Amino acid sequence: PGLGTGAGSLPALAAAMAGEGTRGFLPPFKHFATSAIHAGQEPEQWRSGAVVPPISLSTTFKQRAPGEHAGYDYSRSGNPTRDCLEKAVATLDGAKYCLAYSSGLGAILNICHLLKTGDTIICMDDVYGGTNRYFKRMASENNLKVIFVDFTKPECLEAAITPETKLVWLETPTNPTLKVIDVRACADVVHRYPGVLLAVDNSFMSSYFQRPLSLGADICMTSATKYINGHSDVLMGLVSVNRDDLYERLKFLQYSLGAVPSPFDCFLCNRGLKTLHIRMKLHFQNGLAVAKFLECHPQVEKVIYPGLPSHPQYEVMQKQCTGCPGMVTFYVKGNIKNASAFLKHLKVFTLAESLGGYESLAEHPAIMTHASVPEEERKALGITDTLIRLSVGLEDEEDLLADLAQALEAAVRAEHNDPSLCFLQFA
Ligand SMILES: Cc1ncc(COP(=O)(O)O)c(C=O)c1O
Ligand SMILES: N[C@@H](CCSC[C@H](N)C(=O)O)C(=O)O
Repeated sequence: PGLGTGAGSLPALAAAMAGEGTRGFLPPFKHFATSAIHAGQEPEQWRSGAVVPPISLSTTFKQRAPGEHAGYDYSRSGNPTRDCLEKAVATLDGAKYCLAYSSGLGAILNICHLLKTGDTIICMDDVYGGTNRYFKRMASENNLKVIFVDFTKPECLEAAITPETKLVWLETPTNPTLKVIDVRACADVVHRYPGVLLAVDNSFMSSYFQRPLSLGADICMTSATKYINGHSDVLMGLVSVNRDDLYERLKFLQYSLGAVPSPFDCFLCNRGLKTLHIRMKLHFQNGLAVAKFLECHPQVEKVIYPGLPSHPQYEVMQKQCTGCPGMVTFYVKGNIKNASAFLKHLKVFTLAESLGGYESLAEHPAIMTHASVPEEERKALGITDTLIRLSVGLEDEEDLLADLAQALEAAVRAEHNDPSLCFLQFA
């Protein structure tokens, strides 16, 4: 009982996908929005015909005889609400399988459990601070070797591969400096070495703008805490794969390590998915408007936005993505005082970590999200005192631009040592 027999198990899914199940699977839809709304949500799978998948809170399920049950035995190995979400996300990622975890980092932890002592991970040098921290401080302590390389040049990735390499990890665009990595080029390199897996963290793009599996990645990992859920009220991670062997191993780990999301969080995230396509379009529109505005502003040193032709990997981004999210990074002119003044004076943007929600957020990576990256590395990556990261939300464009304009004015005043700016909690 349990793993291998539950509704989410490989045989059950394979049977369902082949149309043999009784759970009313529909074929994949032609267009994203239809899939986001209907995939995995078929009312026929519930005795009640519920149109909205119910929150199934029971942790345990009645068995007719020992080992004989209706597809579920214990909620850690499979849960009806989680199943709906996993099926929907698998469809959106263009994957055969998806597994959900209690956080993005929980998903990363599970993926690392595919490796064994002595194996090496090659990681893109610019990644989310918590990923850097996990690889450097936790995975390394568990006898995995982790090296950091700049994948904007795929030849540097190839040069770093050794017989011990088992996992290549990248984010694109990277957090926080928004470098765009050519996933297809990296996949071509990685797949010249049998036994090496390419994992792509797709948290910034979501499956609406980028599908790493179709670009050659073996694993697509997403922090659903961000755009996928989109409402800043759920912490969750997702992993999508096509390979049966990988799915079986990951499903076993999901069950054995136990970092699964609650049914309520699955319900919320599944609900968030229904508007992903609408949200992403507006994040793109507002993000681009903000990036263009900042690019022309005299108090701004430099803007990094993959949707602007000035971005160094603009062509890669156009080739592999269908749009750009609301993540805009920029350097404000001056020093930490100016950056702090800007952040402190924002009114529509909230000074907070995280991203991808409907509300606009601003943060200071060196002090907040990437504080755990050693200072020397931060400097080398360009995560300086004047770097600011925005997650542009879904508010009205005019209000967003007006807010940025007035906060940048405050940043200029800081240069002139305005005595009202005595807030140097960041310095
Ligand atoms: C790109 C990226 N990957 C992974 C994570 C980890 O996700 P979570 O916070 O859901 O654990 C984050 C943020 O936390 C992130 O920004
Ligand atoms: N990925 C998010 C998470 C914010 S950082 C959270 C915490 N302080 C940590 O260090 O893990 C983001 O990039 O905003």
